[in-house]
Amino acid sequence: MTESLLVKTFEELFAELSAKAAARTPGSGTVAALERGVHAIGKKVVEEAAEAWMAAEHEGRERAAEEISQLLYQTQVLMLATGLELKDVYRHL
Ligand SMILES: N=c1c2ncn([C@@H]3O[C@H](COP(=O)(O)OP(=O)(O)OP(=O)(O)O)[C@@H](O)[C@H]3O)c2ncn1[C@@H]1O[C@H](COP(=O)(O)O)[C@@H](O)[C@H]1O
Repeated sequence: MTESLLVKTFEELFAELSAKAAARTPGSGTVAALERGVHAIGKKVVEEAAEAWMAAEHEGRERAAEEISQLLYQTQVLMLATGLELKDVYRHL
């Protein structure tokens, strides 16, 4: 299988997380994070932002990509916790 068949886009990830949040899927880390609330999720966003910065400055492209993917994930969790959809954010881009 080629990498293009394995990758998940930003939109696909948001759809997956939205469905898990709506279904309260057991075992989902996203559902658990949403139960912890906006304050705890916000701290994860800041933590991942710092890790992305440090990786980009000191750890190379691959580590930076990994940390940035986690930042994007945590940002989507914050959107879900706030009741925001992609279009609400995209209109500001
Ligand atoms: N992309 C991610 C993703 N990135 C990071 N994380 C989680 O976010 C948390 C923070 O990551 P860290 O590296 O900081 O974790 P850690 O340092 O090992 O430990 P802690 O910070 O949690 O103490 C971890 O629990 C990671 O598992 C993610 N969890 C899920 N996804 C995607 O979301 C989908 C749904 O996940 P579930 O809701 O768990 O089914 C998955 O299929 C993935 O595609």
